[in-house]
Parts: sequence; structure tokens; C-alpha cells
Amino acid sequence: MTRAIVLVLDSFGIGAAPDAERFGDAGADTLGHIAAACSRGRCDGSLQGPKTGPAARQGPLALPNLGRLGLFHAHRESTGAWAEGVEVPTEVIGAYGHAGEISSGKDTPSGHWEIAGVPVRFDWGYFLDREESFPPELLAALIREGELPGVLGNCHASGTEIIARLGEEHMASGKPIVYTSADSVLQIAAHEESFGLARLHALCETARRLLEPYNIGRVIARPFVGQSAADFTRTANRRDYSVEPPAPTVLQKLCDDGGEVFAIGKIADIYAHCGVTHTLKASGHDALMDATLAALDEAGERSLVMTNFVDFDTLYGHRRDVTGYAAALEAFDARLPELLAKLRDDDLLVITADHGCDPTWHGTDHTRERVPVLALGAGLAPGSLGARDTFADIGQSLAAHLGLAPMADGTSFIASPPQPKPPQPDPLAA
Ligand SMILES: O=P(O)(O)O[C@H]1O[C@H](CO)[C@@H](O)[C@H]1O
Ligand SMILES: [Mn+2]
Ligand SMILES: [Mn+2]
Repeated sequence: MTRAIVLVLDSFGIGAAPDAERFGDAGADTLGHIAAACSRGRCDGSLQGPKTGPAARQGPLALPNLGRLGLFHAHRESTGAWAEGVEVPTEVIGAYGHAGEISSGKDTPSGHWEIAGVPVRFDWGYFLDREESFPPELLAALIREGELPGVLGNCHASGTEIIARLGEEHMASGKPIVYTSADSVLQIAAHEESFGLARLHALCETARRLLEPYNIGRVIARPFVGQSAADFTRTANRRDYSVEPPAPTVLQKLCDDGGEVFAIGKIADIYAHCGVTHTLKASGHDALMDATLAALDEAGERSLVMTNFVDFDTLYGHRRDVTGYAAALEAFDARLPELLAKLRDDDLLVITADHGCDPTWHGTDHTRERVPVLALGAGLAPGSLGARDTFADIGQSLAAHLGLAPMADGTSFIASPPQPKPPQPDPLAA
């Protein structure tokens, strides 16, 4: 059975990328800084993060299962040092490496598309001004076509901070909150009940259309509920409106070749629904893992199961919540054995990330980092895969494993499955 399972731990970087300086991220290290904070007793006790997060934690960062797959070894090869306080396993069972990104941006779509074999070589459009971020004519068109009394925000912001600051004014005025970040993105936050969820989604579709001349990667709907600044909470009805990848990804190639692609969580939205045969939505890491396990029960020959674990990024990385990030990693690690137990001999499992989001870093944006490449199965020998120049090595390996024609980018770290030998002429035949 030839299947592939890709788990993207959204924002789980393992050390600054060689070009991190260009992004103001030299020295960022999502895993290393979380481990150091845990080891120094700064992540003990109750969590400051969202109430829906994992339970309180204590002590050094404990990731025994990711460690056995080679996570700490990959981090050491990336940074030159063991993560502080972690227990390095005596035996590694996986093939491990670290990969740099060649895409121009450190955003989620670029990272995912590069993982799937299609780096983004062009420059996205960005709204660089921190205040008055959006062109007046764009906002005027959004107000006109959305039949709005106006908009609030119009700045760079953290999504949770801006709803606390402007949410009450939004509810009183009916003006949605429009904001951006260092990513190529326009986000619209609105109250699910007072503004309406369907209306927010329709407004985001309008924004998507109006943004065509601006080369912006994503529009994101950010609905929230609650009565006042003290209790506004974002809901699971977030929706991402991404442009399509610039070339067919390995997901698309597998679909075109008759295979199946199970897109779990945000995956379908991130690939603009290109190259997806089954879409499974779930909210929260436990539900995402449950959906992944269920997909594995269903997935047949030549299928790809791909899951994005978004909470690392959205609930902890952007929120600069080190304790929450550590607890979420430990909770994820604790569920890995269930997944490993379901793997068949010919399955290829890859655990990776799409960028960093160091919760100890300044600001609230992503960080330009190398990502882990932890691979298991498909005849891979345990040990180092070394430094990979591009996330596209994953896409190339998936193509090889799934019997697809090679992708334009990336170097496979696995051998292609043996091809049937062409018939040989019979030497004894006349
Ligand atoms: O602060 P919030 O709303 O979570 O937004 C963050 O999430 C977006 C997508 O990852 C990023 O562009 C960043 O702005
Ligand atoms: Mn991401
Ligand atoms: Mn993010």
C-alpha cells in the first residue's frame, strides 16, 4: 500500500534560516527558545493562553515521540546546539533533517505550496504601512460593494488585540475591522451575530475579488463572539481565501493521476481547493488528530493524507504564549503513538512545518526559520537527511513515493518505488 501522510505543525520552526536577517529574524528559534524557557522554569503551572488549550504543564520540554523521530537531532544540525533541557533519545527511529525556504515570503500559503513542490519565486504584494495600511480606493470599493457604513482598523495588528480594542465600536457602528500583518494578507474581523457570519464570508469574497490588482496572497475572515472587550473570542468559523498555487502541486498531480487527497483542517483552503478529493474540517488539535486517524482508516492505495495543526501558530505563536506552545507540543507528542500504530509498511510519514513563529520573539509576526523534516517508513533508514535547501524536497519525495512524475523543484530523499521491468527478449528464441 503506497500512501503518504504529511503533518504540518503550523509555525514549528527549528532555528533561524540562512536568510533570516532579511526578515529581521536572525536568531529566531521557535523550538530552541520554547525548550530554553521550559528548562528555566518559565513554563510551569497554569496557562495564560486560551481556556480551550491543553492542561497545565511543568518542567523541561518533554517530546519523547518527536525526539525518537529525530526532532532534537534535526534541531541540533540546524542550530549547532541541543535544545536546552530536553531528553535526547538513545535511539532514533526516523530519518531527520532540516529545510530552508526558497519562497520569497514566510507566510502560510508559500510554506505549504513549497512543501508540496511549488516554491513561490515571485514577490507578493504587501500592505507595508503600519497605520493607514490600505489604499483609500480599495477601502472605498469595499465599503461601496459591501454596503458598509465604513471600516475600522486599517492598520497592522494582532487579531486578538484588535478585537479587544475595536470590537465594541464595531458592534455599535456595524463597521467591520480590517487589518493586516507582515504577511501578504487582508483580514476582516466581525461579530458573528451582530454583523453576521454569512455576511462576513460574503464580504471576504468581495475583498478577494477587489484585491486582484494588488497580488495579495490571502483574505482571512475572522469571526468572533462575546458581549464586550473582556470576553470577545474568535471562533472556528475562520475562513481563508487564498489565490491558487502558481503551478500544479504534488496534491494536484496525485489527483490528476487518479489518486486521493484527504485535506484536513485548513489544508483545502490553503491550496485554494486545488488538488483535493476529500475535505475534512476539524477544530482543535485533538479533533484534527482524530480526523487524521479516521482518514488513515479510509485512505487506499496512492493516497495522501495532509493535516495542518494550526493552533501552534494561531493560539500560541502569534500570541507569544510560550507556555501554551510548549503544552500544545507535548499534547501533540502524546498522541503520535496512535498515528504510528496505524502506519503500514509502505506508508511514508512526514512531519514538518510551514515557517516559524517564535513565541519569544518581538512583535507578533511569523519568523523566517528552517523547518523540521521528520520522515518515517517507505524503507528509509534512520539517520540524518542533512540540510535541505528547500521544503520542496518533501514534495519531490512524495512524488517519488506515490509513483508520480518528478516535480520541477526539490531533491527526493527516498528512492522511487521499483518500476516493473520492461519485457526482456528471450535469448533462446530464434
Ligand atoms: O494576529 P492574527 O489575526 O492571528 O493573524 C495572524 O495570522 C495570519 C495568518 O497566519 C497572519 O498573517 C497574522 O496576521
Ligand atoms: Mn502557517
Ligand atoms: Mn500565522
